[in-house]
Amino acid sequence: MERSNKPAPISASGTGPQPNVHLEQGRAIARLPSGDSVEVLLYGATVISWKSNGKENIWVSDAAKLDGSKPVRGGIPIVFPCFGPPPKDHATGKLPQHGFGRNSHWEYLGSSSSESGALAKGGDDSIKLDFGLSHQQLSEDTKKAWPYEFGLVYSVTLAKDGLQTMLNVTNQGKEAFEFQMLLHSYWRVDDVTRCTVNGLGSATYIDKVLDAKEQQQSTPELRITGEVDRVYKSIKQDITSIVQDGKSRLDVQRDRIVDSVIWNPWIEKAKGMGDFEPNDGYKNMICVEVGAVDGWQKLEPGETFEGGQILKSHL
Ligand SMILES: O=P(O)(O)OC[C@H]1O[C@H](O)[C@H](O)[C@@H](O)[C@@H]1O
Repeated sequence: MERSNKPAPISASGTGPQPNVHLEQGRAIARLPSGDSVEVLLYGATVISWKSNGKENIWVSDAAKLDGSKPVRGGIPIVFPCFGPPPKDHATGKLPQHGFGRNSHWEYLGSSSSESGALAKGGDDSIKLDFGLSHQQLSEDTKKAWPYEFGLVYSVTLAKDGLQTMLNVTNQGKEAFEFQMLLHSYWRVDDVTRCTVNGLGSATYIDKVLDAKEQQQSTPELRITGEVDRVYKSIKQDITSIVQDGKSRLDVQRDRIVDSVIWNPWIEKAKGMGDFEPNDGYKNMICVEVGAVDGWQKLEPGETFEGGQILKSHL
């Protein structure tokens, strides 16, 4: 792929209004003729806004730092190459919680207007933005802590019927490496207590709130009535939905990955995070995070992994 700091021209297939992309204040902003838009901060390649039908789908804390001084509290931070605090005896052991994907400066690789895939793409109705991160772009300290030659391409496709975010990982070096990845998506809801998370029935999960024991989801719906921090593994269903007041709010479809984390910090944890505002903002968000976090993905030299999510908003 040709690398450029400027948005690539979009091939116009029609004569009507075209999608447009511009770069400003360290972020790439794409807009469709319908008015739907997506905004991606180059810091962490963090999606910080996705609007459909004029309404925001994504929750970002009022106190989130958007200046590159710390990972964004909200949006879709990219967790790579380790999820949570890495095990000390693993190759990722010297990295911070959730790795370096979310706090590295990514390169904007350009945009294109059509691509085959799950969303109705092509022509005036979709636009794909690509972002890249590789070993060379890391700080010296991070390179030392995780010395592998990797290449990441993160593709964010805005289409009239949804958003797709895909992470592609390549081993560009001479030795194998292991990684985990997670798209730590914070979804905006009117009131989390009026929501259920559906589509997890019978999956097993690690409950990080209750002594990290393995449990099985016994009901088809998960109600959020307190702190939730669960790692669901090898989910058979493709789609996890957020349902609000009995109506579908957002469908999150896993694409080539099978794990998901459901997180809401609730009252005390929200208060304890300096960058979480307002304090009662936990009512307006729910994290449904797709990824590969159960064990490790191993890539031999030259091998590639791809996984991500296809999102449909019912706003
Ligand atoms: O505070 P952060 O490093 O952004 O992590 C926020 C949360 O991320 C995930 O959802 C983990 O499962 C949680 O245990 C963690 O608290």
